[in-house]
Amino acid sequence: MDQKGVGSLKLPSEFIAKMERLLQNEASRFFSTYDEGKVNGLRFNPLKTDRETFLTLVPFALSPVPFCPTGFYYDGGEQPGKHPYHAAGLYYIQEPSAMFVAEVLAPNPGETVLDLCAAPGGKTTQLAAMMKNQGLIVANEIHPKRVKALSENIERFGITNALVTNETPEKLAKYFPGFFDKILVDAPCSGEGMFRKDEEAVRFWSQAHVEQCASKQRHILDCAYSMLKEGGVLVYSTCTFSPEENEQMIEAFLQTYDDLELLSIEKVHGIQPGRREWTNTGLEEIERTARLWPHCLKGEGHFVAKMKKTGSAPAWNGSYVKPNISKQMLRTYRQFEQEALQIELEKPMYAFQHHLFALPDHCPSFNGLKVVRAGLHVGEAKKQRFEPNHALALALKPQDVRCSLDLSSGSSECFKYLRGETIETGEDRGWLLVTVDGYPLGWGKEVKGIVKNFYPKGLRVHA
Ligand SMILES: C[S@@+](CC[C@H](N)C(=O)[O-])C[C@H]1O[C@@H](n2cnc3c(N)ncnc32)[C@H](O)[C@@H]1O
Repeated sequence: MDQKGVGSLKLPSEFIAKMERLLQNEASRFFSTYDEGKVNGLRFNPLKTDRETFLTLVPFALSPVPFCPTGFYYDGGEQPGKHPYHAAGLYYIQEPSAMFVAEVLAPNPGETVLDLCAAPGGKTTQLAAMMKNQGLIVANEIHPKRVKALSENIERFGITNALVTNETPEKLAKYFPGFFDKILVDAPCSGEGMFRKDEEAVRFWSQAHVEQCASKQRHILDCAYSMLKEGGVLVYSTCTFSPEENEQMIEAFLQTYDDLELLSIEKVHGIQPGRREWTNTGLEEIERTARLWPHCLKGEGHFVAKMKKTGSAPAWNGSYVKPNISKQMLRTYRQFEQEALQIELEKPMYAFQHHLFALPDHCPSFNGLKVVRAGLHVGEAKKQRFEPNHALALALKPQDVRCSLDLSSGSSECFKYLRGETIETGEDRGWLLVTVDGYPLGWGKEVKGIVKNFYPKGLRVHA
Protein backbone atom coordinates (compact mmCIF):
# COMPACT_ATOMS: atom_id res chain seq x y z
CA MET A 1 0.00 0.00 0.00
CA ASP A 2 1.13 3.52 -0.81
CA GLN A 3 2.54 5.11 2.37
CA LYS A 4 3.82 8.52 3.40
CA GLY A 5 6.11 9.47 6.29
CA VAL A 6 4.41 11.37 9.10
CA GLY A 7 6.69 12.12 12.05
CA SER A 8 8.59 8.88 12.70
CA LEU A 9 5.77 6.77 11.21
CA LYS A 10 4.81 5.72 7.72
CA LEU A 11 1.03 5.98 7.29
CA PRO A 12 -1.21 4.88 4.38
CA SER A 13 -1.56 7.78 1.90
CA GLU A 14 -5.29 7.11 1.63
CA PHE A 15 -5.69 7.50 5.40
CA ILE A 16 -3.74 10.76 5.38
CA ALA A 17 -5.85 12.16 2.52
CA LYS A 18 -9.07 11.11 4.28
CA MET A 19 -8.10 12.71 7.60
CA GLU A 20 -7.00 15.90 5.82
CA ARG A 21 -10.37 16.06 4.07
CA LEU A 22 -12.28 15.40 7.30
CA LEU A 23 -10.29 17.61 9.66
CA GLN A 24 -9.42 20.43 7.24
CA ASN A 25 -7.57 23.18 9.16
CA GLU A 26 -7.35 20.95 12.27
CA ALA A 27 -5.43 18.27 10.31
CA SER A 28 -1.95 19.71 10.89
CA ARG A 29 -2.48 19.68 14.69
CA PHE A 30 -3.76 16.11 14.45
CA PHE A 31 -0.78 14.92 12.36
CA SER A 32 1.72 16.71 14.61
CA THR A 33 0.84 14.21 17.37
CA TYR A 34 2.62 11.52 15.33
CA ASP A 35 5.89 13.37 16.10
CA GLU A 36 5.28 12.82 19.81
CA GLY A 37 5.75 9.55 21.67
CA LYS A 38 2.76 7.44 22.64
CA VAL A 39 1.04 8.18 25.93
CA ASN A 40 1.32 5.58 28.74
CA GLY A 41 -1.22 5.00 31.45
CA LEU A 42 -2.16 2.75 34.34
CA ARG A 43 -5.24 2.49 36.52
CA PHE A 44 -4.97 1.57 40.20
CA ASN A 45 -7.25 -1.13 41.57
CA PRO A 46 -9.72 0.25 44.15
CA LEU A 47 -10.69 -3.33 45.08
CA LYS A 48 -7.22 -3.67 46.63
CA THR A 49 -6.04 -0.22 47.66
CA ASP A 50 -7.03 3.43 47.81
CA ARG A 51 -5.62 6.36 45.88
CA GLU A 52 -3.53 7.84 48.75
CA THR A 53 -1.98 4.53 49.75
CA PHE A 54 -1.31 3.66 46.11
CA LEU A 55 0.49 6.94 45.49
CA THR A 56 2.74 6.54 48.53
CA LEU A 57 3.45 2.91 47.60
CA VAL A 58 4.38 2.92 43.91
CA PRO A 59 7.92 3.84 42.88
CA PHE A 60 6.92 5.46 39.53
CA ALA A 61 6.31 9.16 38.88
CA LEU A 62 2.59 9.44 38.15
CA SER A 63 0.29 12.28 37.10
CA PRO A 64 -3.51 12.05 37.10
CA VAL A 65 -5.63 11.32 34.03
CA PRO A 66 -8.25 14.09 34.36
CA PHE A 67 -11.19 12.09 32.98
CA CYS A 68 -10.64 8.93 35.08
CA PRO A 69 -10.33 9.13 38.89
CA THR A 70 -8.33 5.89 39.08
CA GLY A 71 -6.09 6.65 36.07
CA PHE A 72 -2.53 7.98 35.93
CA TYR A 73 0.03 8.76 33.24
CA TYR A 74 3.48 7.29 33.71
CA ASP A 75 6.73 8.01 31.98
CA GLY A 76 7.66 5.83 28.97
CA GLY A 77 11.01 4.94 30.63
CA GLU A 78 9.24 3.04 33.47
CA GLN A 79 8.33 -0.65 33.29
CA PRO A 80 5.34 -1.04 35.64
CA GLY A 81 4.43 -4.38 34.02
CA LYS A 82 7.56 -5.91 35.55
CA HIS A 83 6.98 -4.72 39.12
CA PRO A 84 5.63 -7.25 41.70
CA TYR A 85 2.71 -4.87 42.37
CA HIS A 86 1.50 -5.64 38.85
CA ALA A 87 1.51 -9.37 39.66
CA ALA A 88 -0.44 -8.49 42.83
CA GLY A 89 -3.12 -6.77 40.73
CA LEU A 90 -2.58 -3.29 42.18
CA TYR A 91 -2.97 -1.71 38.73
CA TYR A 92 -3.84 -2.33 35.11
CA ILE A 93 -1.72 -0.86 32.31
CA GLN A 94 -4.11 0.85 29.91
CA GLU A 95 -4.07 3.49 27.19
CA PRO A 96 -5.48 6.61 28.94
CA SER A 97 -8.28 7.57 26.52
CA ALA A 98 -9.64 3.99 26.86
CA MET A 99 -10.16 4.70 30.58
CA PHE A 100 -12.97 7.13 29.79
CA VAL A 101 -15.31 4.47 28.39
CA ALA A 102 -16.11 2.66 31.66
CA GLU A 103 -16.59 6.06 33.34
CA VAL A 104 -19.37 6.71 30.81
CA LEU A 105 -21.11 3.37 31.43
CA ALA A 106 -20.68 3.90 35.21
CA PRO A 107 -22.14 0.62 36.52
CA ASN A 108 -23.31 0.41 40.14
CA PRO A 109 -22.78 -2.38 42.68
CA GLY A 110 -25.52 -5.00 42.28
CA GLU A 111 -26.29 -4.34 38.61
CA THR A 112 -26.24 -6.87 35.79
CA VAL A 113 -23.63 -5.83 33.24
CA LEU A 114 -22.35 -7.25 29.94
CA ASP A 115 -18.95 -6.46 28.44
CA LEU A 116 -19.50 -8.03 25.03
CA CYS A 117 -16.05 -7.60 23.42
CA ALA A 118 -13.96 -7.80 26.55
CA ALA A 119 -10.41 -9.12 25.98
CA PRO A 120 -7.85 -8.43 27.30
CA GLY A 121 -10.00 -6.94 30.06
CA GLY A 122 -9.04 -3.27 30.43
CA LYS A 123 -12.63 -2.17 30.62
CA THR A 124 -13.93 -5.28 32.41
CA THR A 125 -11.50 -4.77 35.28
CA GLN A 126 -12.53 -1.12 35.56
CA LEU A 127 -16.26 -1.91 35.41
CA ALA A 128 -16.03 -4.72 37.98
CA ALA A 129 -14.05 -2.47 40.33
CA MET A 130 -16.79 0.17 40.04
CA MET A 131 -19.32 -2.56 40.91
CA LYS A 132 -17.26 -3.37 44.05
CA ASN A 133 -17.55 -7.05 43.15
CA GLN A 134 -21.33 -6.92 43.73
CA GLY A 135 -23.87 -7.98 41.10
CA LEU A 136 -22.87 -9.75 37.90
CA ILE A 137 -20.59 -8.85 35.02
CA VAL A 138 -20.62 -11.16 32.03
CA ALA A 139 -17.26 -10.66 30.31
CA ASN A 140 -17.33 -12.17 26.84
CA GLU A 141 -14.61 -12.62 24.25
CA ILE A 142 -15.14 -14.36 20.91
CA HIS A 143 -11.51 -15.41 20.34
CA PRO A 144 -10.41 -18.48 22.34
CA LYS A 145 -6.80 -17.26 22.72
CA ARG A 146 -7.74 -13.76 23.83
CA VAL A 147 -10.27 -15.04 26.38
CA LYS A 148 -7.38 -16.59 28.34
CA ALA A 149 -5.73 -13.18 28.84
CA LEU A 150 -9.11 -11.75 29.84
CA SER A 151 -9.62 -14.45 32.44
CA GLU A 152 -6.11 -13.98 33.87
CA ASN A 153 -6.55 -10.22 34.18
CA ILE A 154 -9.86 -10.72 35.96
CA GLU A 155 -8.12 -13.10 38.37
CA ARG A 156 -5.16 -10.75 38.94
CA PHE A 157 -7.54 -7.89 39.77
CA GLY A 158 -9.30 -9.96 42.48
CA ILE A 159 -12.65 -9.87 40.66
CA THR A 160 -15.19 -12.33 42.03
CA ASN A 161 -18.44 -11.36 40.25
CA ALA A 162 -17.52 -12.14 36.63
CA LEU A 163 -18.90 -14.86 34.40
CA VAL A 164 -16.28 -15.14 31.65
CA THR A 165 -17.61 -16.58 28.39
CA ASN A 166 -16.11 -17.39 24.99
CA GLU A 167 -19.10 -16.91 22.72
CA THR A 168 -20.37 -15.10 19.66
CA PRO A 169 -22.63 -12.09 20.25
CA GLU A 170 -25.57 -13.88 18.56
CA LYS A 171 -25.30 -16.91 20.86
CA LEU A 172 -25.38 -14.64 23.92
CA ALA A 173 -28.32 -12.73 22.42
CA LYS A 174 -30.29 -16.01 22.31
CA TYR A 175 -29.52 -16.71 25.98
CA PHE A 176 -30.00 -13.26 27.44
CA PRO A 177 -32.87 -11.35 25.76
CA GLY A 178 -33.84 -8.37 27.93
CA PHE A 179 -31.39 -9.42 30.70
CA PHE A 180 -28.85 -6.61 31.23
CA ASP A 181 -29.02 -3.23 33.00
CA LYS A 182 -25.87 -2.05 31.25
CA ILE A 183 -23.95 -3.23 28.19
CA LEU A 184 -20.60 -2.19 26.80
CA VAL A 185 -19.75 -2.80 23.14
CA ASP A 186 -16.06 -1.87 22.90
CA ALA A 187 -16.06 -2.89 19.28
CA PRO A 188 -13.38 -4.50 17.14
CA CYS A 189 -12.40 -1.61 14.85
CA SER A 190 -9.88 -0.40 12.29
CA GLY A 191 -7.72 0.87 15.18
CA GLU A 192 -6.69 4.22 13.69
CA GLY A 193 -6.15 5.46 17.24
CA MET A 194 -3.56 2.69 17.78
CA PHE A 195 -1.15 3.77 15.03
CA ARG A 196 1.41 5.26 17.47
CA LYS A 197 1.32 2.07 19.57
CA ASP A 198 0.83 -0.72 17.09
CA GLU A 199 2.47 -1.11 13.68
CA GLU A 200 0.09 -3.99 12.86
CA ALA A 201 -2.83 -1.56 12.92
CA VAL A 202 -1.03 0.63 10.34
CA ARG A 203 -0.24 -2.35 8.11
CA PHE A 204 -3.80 -3.65 8.32
CA TRP A 205 -5.46 -0.36 7.46
CA SER A 206 -7.46 0.11 4.24
CA GLN A 207 -10.77 1.76 3.47
CA ALA A 208 -12.13 -1.73 2.71
CA HIS A 209 -11.12 -2.82 6.24
CA VAL A 210 -12.91 0.20 7.72
CA GLU A 211 -16.06 -0.90 5.91
CA GLN A 212 -15.71 -4.55 7.00
CA CYS A 213 -15.32 -3.39 10.59
CA ALA A 214 -18.42 -1.22 10.27
CA SER A 215 -20.57 -4.13 9.12
CA LYS A 216 -19.26 -6.33 11.98
CA GLN A 217 -19.91 -3.55 14.50
CA ARG A 218 -23.48 -3.12 13.30
CA HIS A 219 -24.15 -6.83 13.82
CA ILE A 220 -22.66 -6.72 17.34
CA LEU A 221 -24.78 -3.67 18.20
CA ASP A 222 -27.98 -5.39 17.02
CA CYS A 223 -27.18 -8.36 19.28
CA ALA A 224 -26.45 -6.00 22.20
CA TYR A 225 -29.72 -4.12 21.71
CA SER A 226 -31.75 -7.32 22.13
CA MET A 227 -30.07 -8.04 25.48
CA LEU A 228 -30.98 -4.69 27.07
CA LYS A 229 -33.66 -4.42 29.75
CA GLU A 230 -36.25 -1.69 29.54
CA GLY A 231 -34.41 1.43 30.76
CA GLY A 232 -31.09 -0.32 30.12
CA VAL A 233 -28.02 1.61 29.01
CA LEU A 234 -25.73 0.71 26.10
CA VAL A 235 -22.30 2.26 25.59
CA TYR A 236 -20.55 1.85 22.23
CA SER A 237 -16.87 2.70 21.82
CA THR A 238 -14.05 2.38 19.32
CA CYS A 239 -10.40 3.39 19.19
CA THR A 240 -10.67 4.61 15.61
CA PHE A 241 -11.38 7.96 13.95
CA SER A 242 -13.40 6.94 10.87
CA PRO A 243 -16.95 8.38 10.77
CA GLU A 244 -18.21 5.11 9.22
CA GLU A 245 -17.41 3.27 12.48
CA ASN A 246 -18.49 6.12 14.75
CA GLU A 247 -20.99 8.89 13.99
CA GLN A 248 -22.48 7.09 10.97
CA MET A 249 -22.71 3.81 12.88
CA ILE A 250 -24.70 5.40 15.70
CA GLU A 251 -26.82 7.42 13.26
CA ALA A 252 -27.90 4.27 11.37
CA PHE A 253 -28.44 2.35 14.64
CA LEU A 254 -30.74 5.08 16.01
CA GLN A 255 -32.66 5.12 12.73
CA THR A 256 -33.41 1.39 13.15
CA TYR A 257 -34.54 1.47 16.80
CA ASP A 258 -36.86 4.30 17.68
CA ASP A 259 -36.86 3.41 21.39
CA LEU A 260 -33.18 4.29 21.84
CA GLU A 261 -32.37 7.69 23.30
CA LEU A 262 -28.89 9.08 22.73
CA LEU A 263 -27.65 10.41 26.10
CA SER A 264 -25.32 13.36 26.37
CA ILE A 265 -21.73 12.74 27.53
CA GLU A 266 -20.10 15.61 29.42
CA LYS A 267 -17.42 17.38 27.37
CA VAL A 268 -14.72 18.32 29.85
CA HIS A 269 -10.91 18.01 29.95
CA GLY A 270 -10.54 18.44 26.18
CA ILE A 271 -13.20 15.86 25.25
CA GLN A 272 -14.95 16.95 22.03
CA PRO A 273 -18.44 16.28 20.65
CA GLY A 274 -19.11 13.83 17.79
CA ARG A 275 -19.24 15.57 14.38
CA ARG A 276 -22.66 16.35 12.99
CA GLU A 277 -21.13 17.14 9.57
CA TRP A 278 -19.79 13.59 9.37
CA THR A 279 -23.26 11.99 9.61
CA ASN A 280 -25.26 11.23 6.47
CA THR A 281 -28.32 13.21 7.60
CA GLY A 282 -26.72 16.08 9.53
CA LEU A 283 -28.02 14.55 12.80
CA GLU A 284 -27.66 17.29 15.41
CA GLU A 285 -27.96 15.03 18.45
CA ILE A 286 -24.80 13.15 17.43
CA GLU A 287 -22.99 15.96 19.27
CA ARG A 288 -24.03 14.18 22.48
CA THR A 289 -21.41 11.50 21.69
CA ALA A 290 -17.78 12.04 22.68
CA ARG A 291 -14.55 12.13 20.73
CA LEU A 292 -11.18 11.92 22.44
CA TRP A 293 -8.59 13.28 20.00
CA PRO A 294 -4.82 12.97 20.49
CA HIS A 295 -4.39 16.68 19.60
CA CYS A 296 -7.00 17.81 22.19
CA LEU A 297 -5.96 15.73 25.24
CA LYS A 298 -3.27 13.28 26.39
CA GLY A 299 -4.49 10.00 24.91
CA GLU A 300 -4.37 8.01 21.67
CA GLY A 301 -8.02 8.59 20.71
CA HIS A 302 -11.48 7.11 21.24
CA PHE A 303 -15.13 7.55 20.26
CA VAL A 304 -17.90 6.93 22.82
CA ALA A 305 -21.71 6.92 22.49
CA LYS A 306 -24.21 6.28 25.28
CA MET A 307 -27.80 5.19 24.64
CA LYS A 308 -30.80 4.29 26.77
CA LYS A 309 -33.55 1.88 25.82
CA THR A 310 -36.76 3.72 26.61
CA GLY A 311 -39.20 1.19 25.09
CA SER A 312 -40.34 -2.11 26.54
CA ALA A 313 -38.23 -5.25 26.37
CA PRO A 314 -39.33 -8.88 26.73
CA ALA A 315 -38.80 -9.91 30.36
CA TRP A 316 -35.93 -12.40 30.59
CA ASN A 317 -37.42 -15.80 31.34
CA GLY A 318 -34.29 -17.89 31.80
CA SER A 319 -33.34 -19.65 35.01
CA TYR A 320 -30.63 -19.08 37.59
CA VAL A 321 -27.87 -21.57 38.21
CA LYS A 322 -28.34 -23.92 41.14
CA PRO A 323 -25.45 -24.84 43.43
CA ASN A 324 -24.39 -28.40 42.56
CA ILE A 325 -21.56 -29.12 44.97
CA SER A 326 -21.59 -32.54 46.63
CA LYS A 327 -21.57 -32.86 50.43
CA GLN A 328 -18.19 -34.52 50.30
CA MET A 329 -16.62 -31.78 48.22
CA LEU A 330 -18.07 -29.13 50.51
CA ARG A 331 -16.67 -30.98 53.53
CA THR A 332 -13.19 -31.12 51.94
CA TYR A 333 -13.36 -27.40 51.20
CA ARG A 334 -14.67 -26.41 54.65
CA GLN A 335 -11.84 -28.34 56.25
CA PHE A 336 -9.33 -26.29 54.23
CA GLU A 337 -11.25 -23.14 55.14
CA GLN A 338 -11.04 -23.93 58.86
CA GLU A 339 -7.33 -24.69 58.65
CA ALA A 340 -6.24 -21.79 56.44
CA LEU A 341 -8.82 -18.98 56.41
CA GLN A 342 -10.35 -16.64 58.97
CA ILE A 343 -13.48 -16.09 56.85
CA GLU A 344 -16.25 -18.29 55.52
CA LEU A 345 -17.18 -18.04 51.84
CA GLU A 346 -20.93 -17.57 51.74
CA LYS A 347 -21.63 -17.45 47.99
CA PRO A 348 -23.38 -20.41 46.31
CA MET A 349 -20.81 -23.02 45.37
CA TYR A 350 -20.61 -24.65 41.97
CA ALA A 351 -18.44 -27.58 40.91
CA PHE A 352 -17.01 -28.06 37.42
CA GLN A 353 -15.76 -31.64 37.91
CA HIS A 354 -13.23 -31.29 40.79
CA HIS A 355 -12.95 -27.50 40.53
CA LEU A 356 -14.93 -25.37 42.93
CA PHE A 357 -16.28 -21.89 42.11
CA ALA A 358 -18.08 -19.36 44.33
CA LEU A 359 -20.75 -17.96 42.02
CA PRO A 360 -21.60 -14.26 41.51
CA ASP A 361 -24.96 -12.97 42.80
CA HIS A 362 -27.96 -13.92 40.61
CA CYS A 363 -25.87 -15.96 38.22
CA PRO A 364 -27.94 -17.11 35.24
CA SER A 365 -27.84 -20.73 34.16
CA PHE A 366 -24.98 -21.18 31.70
CA ASN A 367 -25.70 -24.68 30.39
CA GLY A 368 -24.65 -24.80 26.74
CA LEU A 369 -22.42 -21.70 26.93
CA LYS A 370 -18.63 -21.87 26.77
CA VAL A 371 -17.78 -20.68 30.28
CA VAL A 372 -14.14 -20.02 31.13
CA ARG A 373 -14.66 -18.78 34.71
CA ALA A 374 -17.79 -18.55 36.86
CA GLY A 375 -17.15 -16.13 39.72
CA LEU A 376 -14.30 -16.95 42.05
CA HIS A 377 -12.23 -20.06 41.31
CA VAL A 378 -11.81 -21.29 44.87
CA GLY A 379 -9.72 -24.38 44.21
CA GLU A 380 -9.63 -28.05 43.42
CA ALA A 381 -10.70 -31.00 45.52
CA LYS A 382 -7.96 -33.60 45.33
CA LYS A 383 -7.96 -36.96 47.13
CA GLN A 384 -8.80 -36.13 50.77
CA ARG A 385 -7.45 -32.59 50.47
CA PHE A 386 -8.25 -29.23 48.96
CA GLU A 387 -5.81 -27.16 46.93
CA PRO A 388 -6.67 -23.44 46.83
CA ASN A 389 -6.58 -21.69 43.46
CA HIS A 390 -4.41 -18.66 42.65
CA ALA A 391 -7.63 -16.65 42.08
CA LEU A 392 -8.62 -17.17 45.73
CA ALA A 393 -5.28 -15.77 46.91
CA LEU A 394 -5.70 -12.65 44.76
CA ALA A 395 -9.22 -12.05 46.03
CA LEU A 396 -8.28 -12.26 49.75
CA LYS A 397 -6.87 -9.74 52.21
CA PRO A 398 -4.02 -10.75 54.57
CA GLN A 399 -6.44 -10.58 57.53
CA ASP A 400 -8.63 -13.24 55.83
CA VAL A 401 -6.02 -15.97 56.34
CA ARG A 402 -4.47 -17.62 59.39
CA CYS A 403 -0.88 -17.46 58.13
CA SER A 404 0.88 -15.30 55.64
CA LEU A 405 4.42 -14.61 54.49
CA ASP A 406 5.06 -10.98 53.63
CA LEU A 407 7.90 -10.18 51.23
CA SER A 408 9.22 -6.75 50.47
CA SER A 409 8.80 -5.63 46.85
CA GLY A 410 12.53 -4.95 46.45
CA SER A 411 13.66 -8.20 48.09
CA SER A 412 15.35 -11.08 46.32
CA GLU A 413 12.87 -13.41 48.09
CA CYS A 414 9.99 -11.69 46.31
CA PHE A 415 11.56 -12.31 42.89
CA LYS A 416 12.40 -15.88 43.96
CA TYR A 417 8.71 -16.40 44.66
CA LEU A 418 7.68 -14.92 41.29
CA ARG A 419 10.20 -17.21 39.54
CA GLY A 420 8.53 -20.22 41.16
CA GLU A 421 11.37 -21.08 43.58
CA THR A 422 11.02 -22.37 47.14
CA ILE A 423 11.68 -20.09 50.13
CA GLU A 424 13.28 -21.15 53.42
CA THR A 425 11.50 -19.98 56.56
CA GLY A 426 12.30 -22.57 59.20
CA GLU A 427 8.63 -22.98 60.20
CA ASP A 428 5.90 -25.50 59.49
CA ARG A 429 2.51 -23.78 59.19
CA GLY A 430 0.87 -25.32 56.11
CA TRP A 431 -0.94 -23.03 53.63
CA LEU A 432 0.45 -19.48 53.57
CA LEU A 433 -0.79 -16.46 51.70
CA VAL A 434 2.37 -14.96 50.16
CA THR A 435 2.09 -11.17 50.02
CA VAL A 436 4.20 -8.32 48.68
CA ASP A 437 4.20 -5.35 51.08
CA GLY A 438 0.88 -6.70 52.40
CA TYR A 439 -0.81 -7.40 49.01
CA PRO A 440 -1.50 -11.03 48.04
CA LEU A 441 0.69 -12.54 45.32
CA GLY A 442 -0.26 -16.22 45.59
CA TRP A 443 -0.07 -19.37 47.73
CA GLY A 444 2.77 -21.22 49.33
CA LYS A 445 2.73 -24.36 51.48
CA GLU A 446 5.17 -24.37 54.35
CA VAL A 447 6.37 -27.83 55.35
CA LYS A 448 9.45 -28.53 57.50
CA GLY A 449 10.94 -25.08 57.13
CA ILE A 450 10.48 -24.79 53.32
CA VAL A 451 7.70 -22.93 51.49
CA LYS A 452 6.68 -24.88 48.41
CA ASN A 453 5.78 -22.47 45.62
CA PHE A 454 2.20 -22.47 44.21
CA TYR A 455 2.63 -19.41 41.98
CA PRO A 456 1.11 -20.60 38.64
CA LYS A 457 3.67 -21.90 36.16
CA GLY A 458 2.26 -19.83 33.30
CA LEU A 459 2.74 -16.58 35.22
CA ARG A 460 6.26 -17.18 36.49
CA VAL A 461 8.96 -14.66 35.75
CA HIS A 462 12.00 -16.00 33.92
CA ALA A 463 15.40 -15.14 35.33
C1 LIG B 1 -11.27 -3.23 21.10
S1 LIG B 1 -11.05 -4.88 21.49
C2 LIG B 1 -11.66 -4.97 23.14
C3 LIG B 1 -10.76 -4.35 24.17
C4 LIG B 1 -11.29 -4.58 25.57
N1 LIG B 1 -12.63 -4.10 25.72
C5 LIG B 1 -10.40 -3.93 26.62
O1 LIG B 1 -10.74 -2.86 27.12
O2 LIG B 1 -9.38 -4.53 26.98
C6 LIG B 1 -12.33 -5.69 20.62
C7 LIG B 1 -12.49 -7.15 20.90
O3 LIG B 1 -13.55 -7.64 20.06
C8 LIG B 1 -13.25 -8.97 19.67
N2 LIG B 1 -14.01 -9.32 18.43
C9 LIG B 1 -13.53 -9.48 17.19
N3 LIG B 1 -14.52 -9.85 16.35
C10 LIG B 1 -15.65 -9.91 17.07
C11 LIG B 1 -16.99 -10.25 16.77
N4 LIG B 1 -17.39 -10.57 15.54
N5 LIG B 1 -17.89 -10.24 17.79
C12 LIG B 1 -17.49 -9.91 19.04
N6 LIG B 1 -16.24 -9.58 19.37
C13 LIG B 1 -15.32 -9.58 18.41
C14 LIG B 1 -11.75 -8.95 19.46
O4 LIG B 1 -11.21 -10.26 19.57
C15 LIG B 1 -11.27 -7.99 20.56
O5 LIG B 1 -10.86 -8.71 21.69
